[in-house]
Amino acid sequence: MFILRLSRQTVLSFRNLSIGSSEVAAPSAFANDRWSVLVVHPKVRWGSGSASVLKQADRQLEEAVALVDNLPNMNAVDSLIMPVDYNTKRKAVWASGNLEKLIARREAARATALMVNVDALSPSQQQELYRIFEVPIFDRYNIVLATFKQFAKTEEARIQIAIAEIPYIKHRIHALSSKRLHSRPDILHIDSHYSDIDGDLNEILRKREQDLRKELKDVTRKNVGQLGVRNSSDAVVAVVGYTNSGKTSLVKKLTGAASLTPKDQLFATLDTTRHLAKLPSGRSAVFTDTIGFLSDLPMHLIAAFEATLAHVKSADVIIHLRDISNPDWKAQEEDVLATLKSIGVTDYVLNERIISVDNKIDKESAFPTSESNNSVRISCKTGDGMHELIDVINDKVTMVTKCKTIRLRLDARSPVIEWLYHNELVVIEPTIDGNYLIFDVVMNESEIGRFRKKFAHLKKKNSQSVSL
Ligand SMILES: Nc1nc2c(ncn2[C@@H]2O[C@H](COP(=O)(O)OP(=O)(O)OP(=O)(O)O)[C@@H](O)[C@H]2O)c(=O)[nH]1
Ligand SMILES: [Mg+2]
Repeated sequence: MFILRLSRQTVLSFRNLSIGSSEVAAPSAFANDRWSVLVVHPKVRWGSGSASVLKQADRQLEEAVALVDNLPNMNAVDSLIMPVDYNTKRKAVWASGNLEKLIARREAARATALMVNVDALSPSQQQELYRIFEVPIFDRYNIVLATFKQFAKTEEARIQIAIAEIPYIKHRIHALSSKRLHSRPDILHIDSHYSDIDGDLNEILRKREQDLRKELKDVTRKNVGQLGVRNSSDAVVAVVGYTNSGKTSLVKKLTGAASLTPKDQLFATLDTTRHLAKLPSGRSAVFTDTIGFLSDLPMHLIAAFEATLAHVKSADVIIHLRDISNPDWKAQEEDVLATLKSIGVTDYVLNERIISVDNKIDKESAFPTSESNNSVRISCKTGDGMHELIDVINDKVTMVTKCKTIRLRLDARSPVIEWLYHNELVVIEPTIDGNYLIFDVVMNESEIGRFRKKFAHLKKKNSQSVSL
């Protein structure tokens, strides 16, 4: 069982707390087992059983199947929507009649595992469903965590995944050790060796989390030094959106980054990458491509990606990309905004610094303009709307970074000229006016401040020009 093996590795590493992060969550650890999965979406007949009640059940089922098929060692052999009365919290999720139908369906499909499409099953639900179906039971948390483990490439992402797993292990170990549950650890996807460990497990897990957080801090610090960001005064434009909305495609289109490969796959991107582009104003901006969001996930899973998402909080501008061809774009938008809030993006930023962009307008299923007002409509595939988007980004960046165009009338020997070139502020070559050169430069607040301080002695002709 793949989660079991990974957890064993994690738990074994508890004995040696100095274990390196490279040993955490190695993706190959679960590559050997293959699962034929019956995917079931419990549709709540009435009341709110799901965080995203807006979503259509068939779309939710489709997404769950895609999540399962995304994993190389899993194959969704059958899928169905099975209604539940009022919520998904009852011990076996469904009442007996529906359970019988599900057992028959599992047998007919020869499924070797069941995926219940809820954010997280409780330990007692997982145990009860195992007792009934006699196959491993997965929830969205299990599948997404396995996906993260499979596709994470960098140390930063791997450490964050290891941190994300700790509350899950803690919760389950607690349920087992408090004897509330007479279950086998492997049924709950935690390692059966946990009981071999001497000492207070909570304490060991706490220490482990502390060590991982420290490691993460070091790795993050090291990465910040290697970002390839040209200049700290470059504006940061974070591209966020639901998984598979086209974030990587957009960053590639805007920056021409050859290293980016868009994929028709959920969570293709797990690590943040940064790419530089020049805006029409001549200012450079760093576009960041980052992990996509997904609905109905235990919050700590995304929260664990805090280091990866930290740049979003401090970004000058956020592009919220929506896949407008997806019938659930509205619900996905709400999920993304809720996640942004939960990682600490303020209402001010959400109101003032966000650009809503509708992608995939080339697709037949794209919703018309009237349904998604106040947004820029584009297609990363055909390039439609890209010029308009670049202008909108340009204006927003100029506004947020308080950039101003300043006309400078300078003698050819003026020391200002060297300073302008040194700071890469000359985008358009100067024009000549008699003995003077006329520069139109765009400077942000801090550059204007530095300029004023350095050249305070220059004779000022008027507020927007100096001459020497
Ligand atoms: N038809 C069409 N397909 C698009 C468009 N933009 C992106 N795609 C496709 O959508 C899929 C996902 O694109 P990505 O750019 O990888 O999406 P993402 O948001 O980075 O996805 P994750 O990193 O997995 O969250 C790929 O198959 C793209 O080729 C578009 O405008 N039109
Ligand atoms: Mg991506």
